[in-house]
Amino acid sequence: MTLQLGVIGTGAIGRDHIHRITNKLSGAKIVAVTDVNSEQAHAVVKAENINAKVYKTGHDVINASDVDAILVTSWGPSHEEFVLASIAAGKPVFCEKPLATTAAACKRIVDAEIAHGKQLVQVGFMRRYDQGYRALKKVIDNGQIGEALMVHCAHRNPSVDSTYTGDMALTDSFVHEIDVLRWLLNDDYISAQVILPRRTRLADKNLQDPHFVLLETKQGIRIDAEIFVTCKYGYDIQCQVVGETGTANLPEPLSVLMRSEAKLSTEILTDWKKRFLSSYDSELQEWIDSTIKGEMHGPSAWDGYFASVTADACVAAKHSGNIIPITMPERPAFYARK
Ligand SMILES: NC(=O)C1=CN([C@@H]2O[C@H](COP(=O)(O)OP(=O)(O)OC[C@H]3O[C@@H](n4cnc5c(N)ncnc54)[C@H](O)[C@@H]3O)[C@@H](O)[C@H]2O)C=CC1
Ligand SMILES: O=C1[C@H](O)[C@H](O)[C@@H](O)[C@H](O)[C@H]1O
Repeated sequence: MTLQLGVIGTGAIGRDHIHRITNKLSGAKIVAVTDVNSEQAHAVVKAENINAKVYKTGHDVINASDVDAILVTSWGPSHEEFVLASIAAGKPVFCEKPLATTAAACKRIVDAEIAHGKQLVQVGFMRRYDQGYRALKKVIDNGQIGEALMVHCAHRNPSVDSTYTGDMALTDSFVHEIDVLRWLLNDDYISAQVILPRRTRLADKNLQDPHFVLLETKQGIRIDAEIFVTCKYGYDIQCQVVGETGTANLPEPLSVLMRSEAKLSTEILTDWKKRFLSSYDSELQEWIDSTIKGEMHGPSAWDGYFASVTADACVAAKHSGNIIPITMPERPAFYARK
């Protein structure tokens, strides 16, 4: 069977996913696309040389009779309506993070999926598919450094564009750490604190940058995370887990160690598309394979909801200066940990 996919949003990651599904992955093809910028949608169909129809709206894509499953790669505020429409149509949907831009919207999606009776929603938290994070998780799960006590993280972008505003460092960037650390530690969060260091002069004057976040987990693990989105030098993701008997670091991406011109150097990537390229490939190949079998094994709508509740707590902590408790309802059996 070849899964026939519809894509809503043909921007940066939408184009990237269309390219990998068309040229690298197996078991699926793109038959429908849409974008509010329809010229862009037509341009992607032409550039990727795919036999896909350009529709006027995301709902047209979802309801197209030849579309088996949907990829939502539009802006965050549009995710809720398209994910809810996909559930209503009974079609599996891969929604790029965030699942939705508020916890309340995520809860509406969770409630709709439970009412539907079968999991259909996967959220694009691709770091769970990164070989480096998977190797790190194996060390922790095998007890090779004893119990995890602390985690030190850094999420650094070289720059962001003018659409990156307000609290996106927490709701759009840090949301990756929020999800991957729950998975890595097999734990949940109970509180968030946000500290604002001295601002860099190199960010937009209206953008607070960097942010420093402190999270506490149910098991008492303390996490500190720096989010610095105009660091200039590169796209640099760091994660160190400190255990009772040792430390374990997220591996650096493969890079040749050069000795030349009296320097010792390795390359630092500058683009998230390249840093997590194989993670996106694995994430979508596993989603295609599972969807063909009528299964769903990836980050669920519940994970998307938890990430949104935690991100909202971080935003509240940032603006209040207080330590904000993170409370989630009991995980429904419908979303039992796999
Ligand atoms: N997993 C990851 O590492 C990444 C995830 N993302 C997520 O993917 C989503 C898209 O991000 P980018 O591709 O960077 O943005 P982008 O701005 O490059 O592309 C988004 C596209 O969606 C279109 N769009 C917006 N609302 C729409 C609607 N209602 N109907 C149809 N098309 C609509 C826009 O015209 C634009 O072409 C965001 O939710 C973002 O958080 C983005 C980058 C990396
Ligand atoms: O999801 C992403 C990218 O993966 C980057 O890590 C973030 O910094 C960016 O803001 C977001 O779009």
